[in-house]
Amino acid sequence: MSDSTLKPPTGTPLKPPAVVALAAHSSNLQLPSTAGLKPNSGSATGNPRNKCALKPGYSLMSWIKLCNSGADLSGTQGRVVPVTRNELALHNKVNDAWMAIRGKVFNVTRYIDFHPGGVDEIMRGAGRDATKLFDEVHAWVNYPQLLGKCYVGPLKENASVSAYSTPTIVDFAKPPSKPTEELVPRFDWIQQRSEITLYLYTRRNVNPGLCLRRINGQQLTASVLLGTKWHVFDFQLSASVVWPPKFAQIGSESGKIELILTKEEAAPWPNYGTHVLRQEDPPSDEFHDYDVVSCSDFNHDSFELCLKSVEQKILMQLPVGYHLDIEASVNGEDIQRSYTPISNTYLSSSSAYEFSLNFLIKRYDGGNLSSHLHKLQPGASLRLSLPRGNFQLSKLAAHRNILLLSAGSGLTPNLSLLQPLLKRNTNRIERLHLLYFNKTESDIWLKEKLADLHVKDERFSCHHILSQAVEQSQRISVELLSPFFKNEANIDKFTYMTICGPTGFNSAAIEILADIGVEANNIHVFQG
Ligand code: HEM
Repeated sequence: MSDSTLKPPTGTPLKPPAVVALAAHSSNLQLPSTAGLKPNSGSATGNPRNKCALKPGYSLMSWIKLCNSGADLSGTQGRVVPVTRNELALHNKVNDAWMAIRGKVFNVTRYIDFHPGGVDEIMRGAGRDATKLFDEVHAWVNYPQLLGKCYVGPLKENASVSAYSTPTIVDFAKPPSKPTEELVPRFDWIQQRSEITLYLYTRRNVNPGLCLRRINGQQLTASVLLGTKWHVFDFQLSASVVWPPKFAQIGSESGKIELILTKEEAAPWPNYGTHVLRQEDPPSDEFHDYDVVSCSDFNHDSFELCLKSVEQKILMQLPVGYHLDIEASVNGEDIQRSYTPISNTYLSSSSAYEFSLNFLIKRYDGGNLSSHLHKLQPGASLRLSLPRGNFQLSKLAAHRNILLLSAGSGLTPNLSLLQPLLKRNTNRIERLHLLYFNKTESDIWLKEKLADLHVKDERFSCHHILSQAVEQSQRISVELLSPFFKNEANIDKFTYMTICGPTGFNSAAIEILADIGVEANNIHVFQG
């Protein structure tokens, strides 16, 4: 599912973290006072969140107003001024505070009173390069947006750096400090009268997966998939909540998981309840029962299939670029095939249930499973595995020009990358180009939706290549791909490739890329 959203809240726009932070200070929010009742909290202070009450008039809205007021928040009257480390160190006071994050220096003096984490906390980063500290506390916070008007200039590492050069952003490209397997998600929570929000923090770009299971009104498990390890939070809540959750989202870039549950009775709880955290390697043959919500033709040989977990017991959110296996009994034999779910925004049928898993499936002649699935009626049952895959989103963090190669139904894994990559705030994508290979025009999936996406965001583009076109048939070849790897004036070449298609297509693509000189390390091949 794109955008890692299980269910966007109806009516209200998605709250960015900063707005969530703001909610902490709204009048009807209840914060528990008993730190001891909160085992496993990641907060050093024992508060559920290390947030401070902001002075009246210092809300996020007021900050946005101030930013739009034309006030000189950077103190440079709009000029971009390169800053040396020595100069940065001089601005370390509450009434004159500068801070460098990822090679960019911001004047945060006016922001200090608006900082949801309080004055003392933000001052820890004043007068220095605060990148590491900032990321340790809240890597998900969109500082380029919040501090856009506070930008002073690039941090000059040494005298040889040209004063106006773009700062090189390197730290997010480094391999993670700890392997994903060693990472343990951190838990936090916050409540309002009618809702409780559970947060599970992983780390930026680790690309977690999520599986929620309802046991009863007060008991649920939230399993977080990191690499191949599941971290299972068994929650016993203070009181009952409504199922399904109001909202569940994974920030694929921030690694922050947010789960909003509606309380059955709107009242403050003394605390969230308790939880136990355990780690699991679930058996690879673990399957869950799903019902068909709808099954309808998509084009001459493909169909859309929407599934939901029986009684909605399980809500699954796959890591970006992962797939799962669908299993069904065909003529008394259990058959499995891998498919990557797609976001319901790509579906033509409107029957997709908010928490459904949606698939676009090509019907192959003699393909037992696809022919069987195609005939299923709403209410029919089948089984789904847990998410599987080895795609590492972090490998793409350093790349701004990414080429996606898809053939036929191999579109779906690449499709799942589009929104997370285009929404990436750090090291923003410059070009995301899809080369989509099919036999004929009528085989192309989602031609209009892909064209619409280009209209909405020009950084994305798609080119169709047909092997049996009426005019100009083409196949994957060195001639076709090599222009993408040449530097042109003002345009950087593509530096990372993802490939998904039938085995023959994948092997041909890998061979051609090797001939062109693309390093294997910069290629990911999706294999189902
Ligand atoms: C580098 C020094 C900084 C430190 C040590 C720091 C510390 C903190 C802490 C402890 C919190 C409360 C976290 C919690 O919810 O438990 C917080 C929240 C927050 N800080 Fe900072 N901060 C720093 C810099 C900044 C800067 C420069 C910005 C502006 C872009 C910022 C924006 C925010 C926002 C928006 C929140 C609320 C986040 C949320 O609710 O998810 N912080 N900060």
